Amino acid sequence: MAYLRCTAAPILRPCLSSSFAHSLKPYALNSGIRYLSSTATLRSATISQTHIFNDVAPLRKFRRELLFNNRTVGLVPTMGALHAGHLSLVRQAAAENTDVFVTVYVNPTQFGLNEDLASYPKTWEADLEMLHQLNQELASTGQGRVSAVFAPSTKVMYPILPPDSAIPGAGSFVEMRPLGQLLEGASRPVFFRGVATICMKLFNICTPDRVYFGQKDIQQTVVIKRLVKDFHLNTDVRIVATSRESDGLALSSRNVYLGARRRNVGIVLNQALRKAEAQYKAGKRLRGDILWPAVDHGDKVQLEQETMEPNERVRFQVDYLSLADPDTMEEVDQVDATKGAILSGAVKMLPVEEPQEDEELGVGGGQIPVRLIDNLVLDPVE
Ligand SMILES: Nc1ncnc2c1ncn2[C@@H]1O[C@H](COP(=O)(O)OP(=O)(O)OP(=O)(O)O)[C@@H](O)[C@H]1O
Ligand SMILES: CC(C)(CO)[C@@H](O)C(=O)[O-]
Ligand code: BAL
Repeated sequence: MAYLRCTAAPILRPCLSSSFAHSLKPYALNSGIRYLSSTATLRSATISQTHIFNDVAPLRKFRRELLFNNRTVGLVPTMGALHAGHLSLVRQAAAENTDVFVTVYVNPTQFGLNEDLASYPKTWEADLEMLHQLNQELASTGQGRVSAVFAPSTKVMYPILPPDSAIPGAGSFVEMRPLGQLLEGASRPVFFRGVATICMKLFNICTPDRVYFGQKDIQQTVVIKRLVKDFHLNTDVRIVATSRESDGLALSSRNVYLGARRRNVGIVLNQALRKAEAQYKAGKRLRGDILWPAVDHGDKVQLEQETMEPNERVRFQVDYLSLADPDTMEEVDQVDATKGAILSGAVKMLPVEEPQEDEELGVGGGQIPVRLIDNLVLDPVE
């Protein structure tokens, strides 16, 4: 019965063989969600449920069974704290694959020693609920669905040496130079080493047909494409458009720390990038011509804030505004219109001064600095 319904097209769902056996922890959290580890055995598994894996071996077994049944896997790596941006990745993965694997792991090696690893938001129960709801929506569309969530421990992901975030850190790492040292990599020196390393591990474990990454983290997408190409990884990299609030702010897990005051001013980055994009659309190709209105807008907003009282103003620092080659992320003096370019930037929203009574300050009381990134792709036009 099970084999009858197997197909490579992302339409039919319950098709694991009845001989399929893997392990199950003795409890389930949400309806439709099962925990799988290496202790007990689950027989006659169907994938009408989302299986939660913490270990590599049972996940590999599950993946192998899918392969034998000609099913395709789309992998969506995340650090949890899911929002609509993540769900757009899952939706695209479900439209293009029979099965979607979502990984939830806050990877320590991509955080520098002074970065926000400890305070990174964790919303595990809500994440599972969002995936469960999404699966219900997907069921009515006949597309693929989330059949596995992989939420490993750090010991599982770093089995030999504990993760080391120091720049000369001990461990096994994948690095792209100079790509990983530019822009985000200049501000976060171990970031792309950590990302490339953890993605290499996740790709090896899940052997996905396709991997899904958000355009919001555009340099990360360039790093992943380089990883796949340089190491001959057998997967297709798919990039999903940035999901935004109605005013243009890119959705991000870290936005929960902003609070209303910083949230309203945080749109400055997107506004600045749009001004630069307008120059390109108006036919400008020189770096200075494209970037100056963006720099000017940042300066004006900063000045405006400085004239305000400390209990109302927002302090922020522009880390960079970049006009870069789409393949290398190297800065360009002039856009080659046959190739296009990437406009990107980062701002650091500093802690709120003198909070007002009843002010909505976000998680952390407005005291956690928030780094916002954004980008716009300048498409080739000639
Ligand atoms: N607004 C968004 N639109 C599309 N994809 C997104 C968006 N935000 C995140 N993603 C993508 O989701 C994947 C997982 O990202 P991650 O879990 O780090 O979330 P995040 O919102 O980027 O969090 P943060 O920026 O605070 O680390 C990445 O591929 C990322 O690019
Ligand atoms: C790709 C990723 C899950 C690796 O930890 C992370 O960098 C992210 O969430 O973008
Ligand atoms: N979204 C990229 C992961 C990070 O900022 O650490």
